[in-house]
Order: sequence, then structure tokens, then C-alpha cells
Amino acid sequence: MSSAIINGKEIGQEIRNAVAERVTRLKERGLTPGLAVVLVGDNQASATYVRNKQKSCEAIGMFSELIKLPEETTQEELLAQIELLNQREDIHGILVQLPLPKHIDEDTVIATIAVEKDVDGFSPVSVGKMMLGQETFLPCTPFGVMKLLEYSGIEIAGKHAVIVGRSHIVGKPMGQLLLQKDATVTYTHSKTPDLPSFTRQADILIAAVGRANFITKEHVKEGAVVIDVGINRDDNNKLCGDVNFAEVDGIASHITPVPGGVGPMTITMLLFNTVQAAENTLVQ
Ligand SMILES: Nc1nc2c(c(=O)[nH]1)N[C@@H](CN(C=O)c1ccc(C(=O)N[C@@H](CCC(=O)O)C(=O)O)cc1)CN2
Repeated sequence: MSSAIINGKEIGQEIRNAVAERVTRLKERGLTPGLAVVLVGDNQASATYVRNKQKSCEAIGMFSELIKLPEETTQEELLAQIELLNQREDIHGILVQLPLPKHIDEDTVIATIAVEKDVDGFSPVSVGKMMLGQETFLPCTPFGVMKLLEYSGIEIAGKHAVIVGRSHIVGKPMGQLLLQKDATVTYTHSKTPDLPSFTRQADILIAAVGRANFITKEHVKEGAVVIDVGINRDDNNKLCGDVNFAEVDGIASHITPVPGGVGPMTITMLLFNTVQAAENTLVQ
């Protein structure tokens, strides 16, 4: 029997509808949520993601502004742009599309975004608050995965979650969010010996390695929930995840496809966080 598909497009749309209603209510009060998207350089994938983010904002009545800067922009010029956006009252959320060109230090740039506008949830203050379980903006991809699990009725408490990958924007926060819902969490990574011996223990397996079709049937326990965060191109340049879907289908109880699984949730949760940022300005 095939695994149940966790459909990120459908779940994402349901959440976007609810976010759109919140936008309408804010506009009735004279406030249009505004997102500034900063894109530096000519990375084609980044340009596509940024376009999709702007389209998604427009679709629910939010304002978005693209700040497109050339590849040779200096770090100081970029920081100056962010300082300007920090001051603007019509901008409630700021995101700097990653990756940045090599000559710019991502950590310094992200730390410059005002925490109340850090809708990507990447700044050190946001990350610290998340670690402490305090209210803050959660990073969009792990936040989206938590929503996929919630909307699919998947129990987390008491389950063993194994994370493959330890990036700042997915792997690390993913484990924290699952821990806060009382999962037992194991982090694995490129230096983990005998990876399948860990992943086969997972009730919930999160693949965030960035390697096409890396997770195969030998990594997955019968009945596990498999969440594929990867976005890769295979040898035929076809979009694929970190999980070999064809092999794992039928072993997992639930699985996310690529495309159409975690990806659409990343932008959905960005919209969610930006509307929250706008609402926060009303209650201060
Ligand atoms: N500042 C940020 N930079 C980056 C982030 C981020 O969250 N904030 N994440 C990724 C890229 N990303 C958003 O920026 C992103 C990646 C993928 C998708 C998505 O919807 N994927 C689709 C397939 C799209 C396709 O056809 O190529 C899917 O999986 O169904 C959305 C957003 C790195 N940078």
C-alpha cells in the first residue's frame, strides 16, 4: 500500500486563506501589512523564490517591495539598506534572500534586521527566544513542517524524531520545535557513522541534507512519518527532494512529496509571520 501523502499545497492554501482574512481585518483598520524582500546578485533560484514570495503577498492583499541590489553591492551598502527598512513604518517584515554573495557576511546582515521585523526568524535574538520557548518569529521552513504535522493529525509527543542535517535555517531549529512538542530528538549529520542505524529508529524522520534522493529504503522504519525538506535537481535536472520517494513510498506511513510538500509551506509561514508582525504594531 502507498504511503499517505502530506499535501503542502493544500494545507498551505488553507493557512493562506486564514492569513488573508487577517489581512482584510487589518486593512479595515487602515493598516496594510508590508514585506520588504532584499535580493542581492543574480542567483536564478533566489530570483524565482523572491518572485513567488511577492506574488503570494499580492494574492492575499499584502504590500511587498523588492530591493534588488547588484552582485557587487558591498556589505556596508547592504547594511545601510536594512537600516532604512528598519525605520520604515509601512514595512512590517524584512527578509534578505539567502544565499548572499560570498563577500558578504550573512550573520552580520541578518543580525542587523530589527527583531520585530525579522519574519524569517533567523536573527540571533529570534533564535535565542525560540530556544527558550519564548514568543518570537519562527523560521518559516521548520514552522511549516510543524504545521504539516499538526494538520495531518500526527502525534509528536513521545515520538522519536531523527533530523538528518544541522543547518541554522532548517535542521537545528527543526529539532528544537519538535523537542518543544515533547519529541525525543536525535540530530545526525555528515559525520554521523552508520547513519541508517539512527534513521531506522525514527518515528518522524526529517531529511534536510541537500542531496538528491539521499534517503533510501534502508534508512526508513516501517510506518515512519517522512518529511522531505530537500530541494535538489537530479541527473535529468528534474526537481527532487532528499528522499528517494519511489523507494520509501509504501514503507513510510506518511510522506511529503517534492515539489508540493514542505516548499509551499515556507512561503505560507512567511506570510503568516508578516501579518503577525503588522498586528504586533497595533497592540504595542
Ligand atoms: N531568506 C531566506 N532565504 C532562503 C529561505 C528562506 O526561508 N528565507 N529558504 C530557501 C528558499 N526558499 C525560500 O526562500 C524556498 C524554497 C522552495 C520553495 C518552494 O515552494 N518549492 C516548491 C518547488 C519550487 C520549484 O518549482 O522550484 C516545492 O517544493 O513545491 C519556496 C521557498 C533558501 N533561501
